[in-house]
Amino acid sequence: MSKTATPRVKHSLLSDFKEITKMRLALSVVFSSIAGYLLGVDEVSFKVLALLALGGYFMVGASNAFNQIIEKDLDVLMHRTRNRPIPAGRMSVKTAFIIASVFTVLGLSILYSINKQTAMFGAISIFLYTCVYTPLKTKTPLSVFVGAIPGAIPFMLGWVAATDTFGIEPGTLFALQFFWQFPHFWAIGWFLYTDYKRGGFFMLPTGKQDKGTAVQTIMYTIWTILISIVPVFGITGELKLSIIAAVIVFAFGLFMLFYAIQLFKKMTEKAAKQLMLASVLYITLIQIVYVIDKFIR
Ligand code: HEM
Ligand SMILES: CC(C)=CCC/C(C)=C/CC/C(C)=C/COP(=O)(O)OP(=O)(O)O
Repeated sequence: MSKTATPRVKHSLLSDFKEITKMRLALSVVFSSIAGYLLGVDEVSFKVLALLALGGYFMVGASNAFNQIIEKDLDVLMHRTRNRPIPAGRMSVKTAFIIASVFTVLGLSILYSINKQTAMFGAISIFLYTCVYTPLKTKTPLSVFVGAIPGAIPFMLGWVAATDTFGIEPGTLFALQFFWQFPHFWAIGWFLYTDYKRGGFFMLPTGKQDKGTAVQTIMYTIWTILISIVPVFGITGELKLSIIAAVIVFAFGLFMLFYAIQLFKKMTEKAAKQLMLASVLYITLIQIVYVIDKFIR
């Protein structure tokens, strides 16, 4: 294409695909599954790793596409979401439904080829996200607790893919990512409060940007930090953490806690945005530390 023929349409098929599957979020979810796999596995199989990444992406992509079909009339009301492919009219509901259905079948089949339990947890995730969390979002802020279940499954899913067993180890990984989601999401719910209100969503625990929400955000950050260091005490079976790694993970936790406290003190959207960024950095970094620690221990 010549330089003068700059396309006027900003959205391509590829960008629509990225949006309907929410690529950035999906990749970070897949990242946590890979971390869980590396933590659980004795000998890395690149085949299983690739299947997990692909199957995981299909499942999360399908969940997000179903979610955008269900919420198309609400997404059109919010600034953040009104340019998504369906509300903006670039993708029909039928196309999105075909993508979501094909991805569900592909995702489940690929996860099943790893082992049955992995497919079962994948199925539970997509069911809870699309059939329970999404409809509950307009009804009660408690929906976030339901959404946090499929959100937390991917980290433990990796362990289950590696071992075909469920126990204290994947349970701990689940708990860690489960509790982390509250500071992550309430920070988002805070700075997107006005936009969410346009769509009729009240996602903060008290329904408002108030001290109550900020205190709960701090409390869940503390639970997250406590769970993150439990493996150092040798009570989580095969899931272990060295003292040095636990200190590093704890320090990252204090970093996130600092931003949660800043939100309490300042009560601003800027502080909430900073906490959201800190939360994403935190979960990525601690998963990396857990994995490195396993391989160098
Ligand atoms: C209850 C569960 C969760 C809710 C309600 C939630 C909600 C959201 C929302 C609404 C955004 C977009 C923020 C914006 O537009 O500025 C976002 C961003 C993000 N979330 Fe979450 N999330 C949840 C769980 C997770 C999980 C489990 C992960 C990863 C393991 C994750 C990783 C991310 C990342 C990396 C971003 C930034 C990239 C992006 O904007 O797409 N989230 N989350
Ligand atoms: C293995 C498997 C299938 C895992 C599913 C993982 C998954 C889809 C996690 C998402 C977590 C979540 C509740 C995101 C928010 O969506 P939202 O609907 O609140 O976001 P929106 O406001 O942007 O629509």
